[in-house]
Amino acid sequence: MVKQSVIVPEEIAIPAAVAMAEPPAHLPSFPPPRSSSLGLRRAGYNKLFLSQPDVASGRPSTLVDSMRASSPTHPKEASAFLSSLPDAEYKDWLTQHPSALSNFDDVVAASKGKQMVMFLDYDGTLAPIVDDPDRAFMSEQMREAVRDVARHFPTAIVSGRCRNKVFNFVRLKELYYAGSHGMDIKGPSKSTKHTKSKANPVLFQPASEFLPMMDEVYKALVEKTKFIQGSRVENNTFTLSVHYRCVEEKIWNSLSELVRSVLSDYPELRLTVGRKVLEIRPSIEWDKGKALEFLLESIGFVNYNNVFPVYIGDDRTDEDAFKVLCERGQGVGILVSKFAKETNASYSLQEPSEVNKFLRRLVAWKKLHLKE
Ligand SMILES: O=P(O)(O)OC[C@H]1O[C@H](O[C@H]2O[C@H](CO)[C@@H](O)[C@H](O)[C@H]2O)[C@H](O)[C@@H](O)[C@@H]1O
Repeated sequence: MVKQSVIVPEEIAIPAAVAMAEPPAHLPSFPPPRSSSLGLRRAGYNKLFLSQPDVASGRPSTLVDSMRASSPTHPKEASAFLSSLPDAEYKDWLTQHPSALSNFDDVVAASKGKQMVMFLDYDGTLAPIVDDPDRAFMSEQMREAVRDVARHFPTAIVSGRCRNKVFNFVRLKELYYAGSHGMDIKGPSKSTKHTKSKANPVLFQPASEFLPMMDEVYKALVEKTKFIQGSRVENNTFTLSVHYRCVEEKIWNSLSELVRSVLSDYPELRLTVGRKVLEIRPSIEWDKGKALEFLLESIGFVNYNNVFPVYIGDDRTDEDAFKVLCERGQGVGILVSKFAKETNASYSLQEPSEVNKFLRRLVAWKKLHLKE
């Protein structure tokens, strides 16, 4: 019997919104005010994101529905389930999660007197979503922007990828890396003025006891799904990803059944739905939000009042970090999305090219203030 296996359609399925933290008294308009329902809780839409199907309950249609609903990366793809969302609703969403570029001055004004710390998701944030996960390269221009940002602010990459893999994409030694959705954290191997290089940089792996199990499940998934054309199992060390971006929709149900059958032997694992990916991870109390808090402490910010974390991410798992920022009433969460989604982020950017612009603007702003 599976104890805790939660499926959440990533693009639309943020669980019932958490209460937003009160804005600081001295900054009444920051973060932008928003309602929790966001006008998205309508018939079919609501049904999908409020249902939290359990793998153990044997409801294959719900899992495959979640898979269908996840990640409309192309307007054509999106139109199927967004057809019920009038433009006005998206515009309304934008008023509640305005562009971090158009509102750049508000974002930086809120950080006044505090040390900004940057947290960046990888796929869909620094690199565009592509069919082949091994070819999700970030542009040289983006690498430059992240390198510049890290010169001015402590900077961490927080990714669902395994740490080594995301490092091989980013290739910047001066950053902190939190791989496997925060379950594998390592400090920088190169020093900057913000990050002292240490002989033994911080290394934290709260799910290390699950390694043999993850390896076993990886092999079982590869074996079980080998006849599903286009599917692919990615070993992210402490987490696993079963990709279905290149699987014909008519066999998504078969794929989900196979994954379900493997996981039924592992009650200690849980399953979520990301952007055309089923993600499997240990059911421990650790996520990108916990990783953010751990990193803030590691970097030396135990004191809440002098730090301003900025977290930019596009995925369902990034919501855990946005939620932490909301609950702490601190910093700012920025969701990368072209579509209306229920989110705990305050601001939005449409795609990685806008993330690039935002990062460059931040560096320019910092340089200007250094001269003042
Ligand atoms: O936390 P992230 O850095 O955003 O990682 C989440 C997952 O990202 C990758 O998958 C996604 O990007 C792929 C490449 O663009 C795309 O093909 C796939 O459909 C997306 O789901 C990564 O491959 C996964 O392992 C991560 O869990």
